[in-house]
Amino acid sequence: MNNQTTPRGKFISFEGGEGVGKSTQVTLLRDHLTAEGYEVVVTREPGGTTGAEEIRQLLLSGDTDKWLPMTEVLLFYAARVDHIERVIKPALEAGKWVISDRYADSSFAYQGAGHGLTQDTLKELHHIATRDFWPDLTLVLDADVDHGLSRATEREAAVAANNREDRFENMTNDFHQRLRQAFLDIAAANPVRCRVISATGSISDVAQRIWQAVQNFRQGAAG
Ligand SMILES: Nc1ncnc2c1ncn2[C@@H]1O[C@H](COP(=O)(O)OP(=O)(O)OP(=O)(O)O)[C@@H](O)[C@H]1O
Ligand SMILES: Cc1cn([C@H]2C[C@H](O)[C@@H](COP(=O)(O)O)O2)c(=O)[nH]c1=O
Repeated sequence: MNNQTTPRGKFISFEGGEGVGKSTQVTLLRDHLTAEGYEVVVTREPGGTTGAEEIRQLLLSGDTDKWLPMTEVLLFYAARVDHIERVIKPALEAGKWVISDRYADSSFAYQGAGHGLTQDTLKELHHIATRDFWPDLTLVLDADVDHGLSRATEREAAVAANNREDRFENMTNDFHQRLRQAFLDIAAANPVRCRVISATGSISDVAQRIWQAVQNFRQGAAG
């Protein structure tokens, strides 16, 4: 009988403000890890399952004041629980690495610092919904707000008006400045899990910084 168990995979999240380059870097990291022989699942929040993608449409389109902050965060967590239970945990248990384009730190930044829900409320909700399930490594991409927003706005302008996912991009500049600081504060408060990566420079400059952080993480995890 073979008693060998598959080692659990690793869960990496990418976080940061609008247009800092998360989706671009998620794909590059997936390619890098795949080339090194890992089985990698790329996913995103809100989304990743049929139901969560439906919730995504409710959340990302429409007027900025469409949802009350509490309604909004409950929708994000409804999507998140589905995502964790149906995609993330099964993949990790099968030994795969999971890379998620955003996870719960976005709720702490957007619905917390952005919309004013308290840390205690968010921590309690996270505990009830996920039993404190967090990534092994979180890469916080940091860049000037106006720079990222103009890239994101340009991208959305190319999308048909009825398919745009720009509800959060349309929030005030002050909202986006609070987000940037919130992500930096989250990283400072969680130094074991989080790494801040400067998202300025070329796509390949940023990818190199990320790869260095992932190598350091792998060495730490192996040792
Ligand atoms: N380092 C970079 N230099 C120049 N352009 C970049 C860089 N990184 C990404 N871009 C471009 O900026 C745009 C936004 O990038 P991307 O979609 O990866 O950001 P994002 O953080 O996932 O955005 P959002 O949070 O709004 O979904 C894309 O058109 C992408 O090609
Ligand atoms: C997970 C999560 C996301 N958000 C916001 C952040 C972005 O504006 C959108 C997701 O769009 P992206 O193009 O895929 O980055 O949703 C949030 O407010 N709270 C969350 O928990």
